[in-house]
Amino acid sequence: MNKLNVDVAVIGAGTAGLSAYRAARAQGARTVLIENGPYGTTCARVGCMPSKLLIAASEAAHMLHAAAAFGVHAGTIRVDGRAVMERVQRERDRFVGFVLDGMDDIPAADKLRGRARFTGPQALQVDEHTLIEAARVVIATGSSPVRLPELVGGGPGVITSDDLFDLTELPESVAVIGTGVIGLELGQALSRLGVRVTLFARGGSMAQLTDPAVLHTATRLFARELALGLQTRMVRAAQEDGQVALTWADALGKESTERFRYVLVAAGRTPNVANLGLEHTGLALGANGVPLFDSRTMQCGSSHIFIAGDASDERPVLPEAADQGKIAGENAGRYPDVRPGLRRTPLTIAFTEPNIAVLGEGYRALCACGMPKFAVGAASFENQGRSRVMLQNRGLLRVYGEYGSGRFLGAEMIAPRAEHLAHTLAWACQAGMCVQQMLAMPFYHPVVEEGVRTALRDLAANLVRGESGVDAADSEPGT
Ligand SMILES: Cc1cc2nc3c(=O)[nH]c(=O)nc-3n(C[C@H](O)[C@H](O)[C@H](O)COP(=O)(O)OP(=O)(O)OC[C@H]3O[C@@H](n4cnc5c(N)ncnc54)[C@H](O)[C@@H]3O)c2cc1C
Ligand SMILES: NC(=O)c1ccc[n+]([C@@H]2O[C@H](COP(=O)([O-])OP(=O)(O)OC[C@H]3O[C@@H](n4cnc5c(N)ncnc54)[C@H](O)[C@@H]3O)[C@@H](O)[C@H]2O)c1
Repeated sequence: MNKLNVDVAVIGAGTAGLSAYRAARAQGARTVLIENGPYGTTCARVGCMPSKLLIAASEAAHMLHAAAAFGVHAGTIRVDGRAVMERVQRERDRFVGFVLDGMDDIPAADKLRGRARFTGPQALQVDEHTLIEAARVVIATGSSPVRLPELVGGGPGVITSDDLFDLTELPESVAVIGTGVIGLELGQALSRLGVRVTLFARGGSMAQLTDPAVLHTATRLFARELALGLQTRMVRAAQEDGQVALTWADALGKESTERFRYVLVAAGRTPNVANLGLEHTGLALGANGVPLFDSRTMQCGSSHIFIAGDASDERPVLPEAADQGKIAGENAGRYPDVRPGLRRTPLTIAFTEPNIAVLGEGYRALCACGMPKFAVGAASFENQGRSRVMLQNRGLLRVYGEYGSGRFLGAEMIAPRAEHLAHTLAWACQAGMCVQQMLAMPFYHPVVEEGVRTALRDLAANLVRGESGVDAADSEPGT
């Protein structure tokens, strides 16, 4: 066995690990970066980038169909599935290439290939070839798609987002399990590219939404476009003539079977902490098996171990992986001088059409006891001027503000261009603005942001009206 002594060992060379490695190095720490899978990061290889490439192709197809309503006719619309997947893979490989170039810039002595696991609080073993004594460790091992044991009979026809982008052409049909962010983004994209898609979910959730009114609008909008099997339970899958026969049960227990070319399981992701030997660290673990940590410092307990990215199971999106990695790496580098790092206003965006976004405190979080008493403002996009001009007049925005102070707390929405609306609102939230200050900001005309102003005006009026107002969506937040 080789032996290595380092100040900091970073486990995982994804977005969080790379960020941690750079930050620890910048503190002058002798740092090693350990990776057991392919270099290139989840985001670039099988996550953000290939999924957005597939969505971009689907938007092109959708625009051709939508054009007729403007009196613009494209003729026969043909989707060349092979060409779609070729572009997805070509552009994905380009993005992965940038990450690989970055890996080449890291000195060879700082990189180690193999699976790392703890054999003691400061001892790591990498495969069967290296023992590392590490004064500090950053766990940045990412997450993996959940696999459903009841579908194992479907064999290679049961896939996850790790497999989808390697298909060489678009399949004829796909059953998507899960109406979370991945299920909705990929399910809608495939459907708009002409694939027969059915989306199944055990509950009624839609992406990250927790506001019942927005959730209701989202369900209504997606049900117009997609075959939705909500409140269903997967029973089994079987391979039949190159297809998967999928059997599910509805809410009453009635079973149905349908054949699909693929079953895409998008039922969540679990943090990669199971086989890390955490039992040798002495760290206290949460119910999800993740060490308990301080989200300002990313420090696990008061130990020399830090955690970042999807492995932390806190906010499993790319910007958070980068931020958490920087905080964890900096603190590991200068330990025991551990300092709080920059945590931003939470922001998540699902790149469906319309986009879904949640920022600041979501509705469910605000309903928890101990949270500020809040009022709600709402704006529908059904008659919003610019949205109607563009034939994208669908959706609902709900904004939340604190009684008394008028402080803007957060928002949930399914709305045209919500990708951009959510950024503006998240910036206002992080800046600690109150609703009246936001209304004093410029709004051009005609723009989708005028819908935001409508919601803020409604919120301002409800804040003045006082605490007696009962929220129209006064029911259990989304399941
Ligand atoms: C389909 C999809 C679409 C997404 N779209 C978006 C999006 O649009 N926007 C967004 O913000 N986020 C998106 N995400 C989420 C985003 O990709 C992740 O939050 C982010 O990539 C997590 O980075 P990470 O560094 O924590 O993990 P990773 O990049 O997965 O890095 C972890 C690394 O650790 C390695 N590893 C694990 N265990 C060990 C071990 N024991 N020893 C050595 N190495 C190990 C793994 O091989 C891996 O390379 C998407 C995710 C998916 C799956
Ligand atoms: N645009 C983005 O930022 C983006 C895009 C894709 C993924 N991501 C990240 O990836 C993470 C994982 O995404 P995801 O969509 O897989 O997870 P998710 O947690 O968002 O959704 C999981 C879905 O699967 C369903 N489900 C869970 N177990 C099930 C079961 N046994 N049977 C049937 N349905 C089941 C849930 O009800 C839910 O609908 C997200 O939390 C997000 O952080 C982000």
